[in-house]
Amino acid sequence: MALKSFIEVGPDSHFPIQNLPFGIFKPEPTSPPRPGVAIGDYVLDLSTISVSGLFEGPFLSGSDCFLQPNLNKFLALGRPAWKEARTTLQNLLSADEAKLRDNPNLREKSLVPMSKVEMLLPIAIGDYTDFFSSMHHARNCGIMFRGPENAINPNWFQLPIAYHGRSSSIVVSGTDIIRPRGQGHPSGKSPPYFGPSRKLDFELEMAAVVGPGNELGKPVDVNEAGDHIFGLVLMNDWSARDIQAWEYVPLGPFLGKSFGTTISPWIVTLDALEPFACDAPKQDPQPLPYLAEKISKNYDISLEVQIKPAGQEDSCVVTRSNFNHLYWTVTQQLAHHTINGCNLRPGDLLGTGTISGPEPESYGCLLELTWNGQKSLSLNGTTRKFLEDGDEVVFSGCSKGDGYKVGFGTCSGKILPSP
Ligand SMILES: O=C(O)/C=C/C(=O)CC(=O)CC(=O)O
Ligand SMILES: [Ca+2]
Ligand SMILES: [Mg+2]
Repeated sequence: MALKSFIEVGPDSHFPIQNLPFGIFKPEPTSPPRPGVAIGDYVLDLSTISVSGLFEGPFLSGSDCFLQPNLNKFLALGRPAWKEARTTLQNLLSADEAKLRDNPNLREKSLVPMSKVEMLLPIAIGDYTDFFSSMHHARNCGIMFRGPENAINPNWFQLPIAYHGRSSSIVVSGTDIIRPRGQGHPSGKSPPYFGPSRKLDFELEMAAVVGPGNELGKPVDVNEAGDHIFGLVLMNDWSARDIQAWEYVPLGPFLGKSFGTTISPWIVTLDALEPFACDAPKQDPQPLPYLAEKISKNYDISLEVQIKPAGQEDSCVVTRSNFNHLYWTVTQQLAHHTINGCNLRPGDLLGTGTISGPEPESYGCLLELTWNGQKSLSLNGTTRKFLEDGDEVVFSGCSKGDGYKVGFGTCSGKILPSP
């Protein structure tokens, strides 16, 4: 029989006992941040569970990893500790376990209604890297920026391309994004224009959260890379297409990307996603041996983007995609990242790149959906080429199991005008 919690969880909830994603929250505005897991409409306070001595296994008993303001210390402990935490919490929350169920005092102290909490960034992010791993996205950008003849460069099929992003401007879902200012393309002989971006965009991505990491000079084997990934979050790599197009030749992304990146507050573990693992696309040409995986897997995670214009009641779905469209897997990305000896540290964030599918309805950014502003997208009676001030962009993602969902909740941000 399916695992069930004593806490009521509806069939459409993203957070049944099969999920148990980790985050950092404050129960009251003045209380210190602490780790929690989501269960139905509640957050279970792991600091309380830890202080009550309920983490009894060999890796977590006596550890102060759940008394920290971020998850980095827990992530550094690695997969055996993550599995122990998951087993302990699934047991504690299950319908036939009395320890928490029949202890009203402990329930009162440890279960906080989700509607009352403030969610914070779950990790201290030392380094952030953004990959470029959807072939459909790479092809569409290539056609627009470089022409159809050489839409995808030959190196793209040999290695997961990426650039180093900016970690200081990564914010948690719900944080407003201020429209960036910068230089845009000159037209004809005139100088470049300067001002608020005229082509502000979202990029539908997910990101892997790094666990133990590796020492400088010691690459991670691709077949062990899964042990270095704690879980996934939703990620919006906000992009100013006009700033980007003018500045990034020949060195790559800078101010067109670094003004803000939003992630969802809940990290869904790879253990929770395992039932939704699926074959990754066949790679042709065959990758070099250091990128060749014994088992090459993706996850079946449905993704959706909605835009809610200022002053409107309803939001409008603008695209539907799936994590399984990625050509390069997250484990290949991680192994490639370290192959030159580069070290990864607990809490580092690896963005997948924009996740576009093959059909126009599944493109992962407005650049593709409106073909760089050549056509308009209709949204409940109004239209968009790029984002306008007041637009709220909401990502959601979930995997559908038999009678339950394993979801990420939402990842949202509203555009404020340039100052
Ligand atoms: O192809 C280009 O020149 C530019 C592509 C991007 O802006 C994509 C990027 O940030 C990486 C990604 O999200 O896939
Ligand atoms: Ca990106
Ligand atoms: Mg960005």
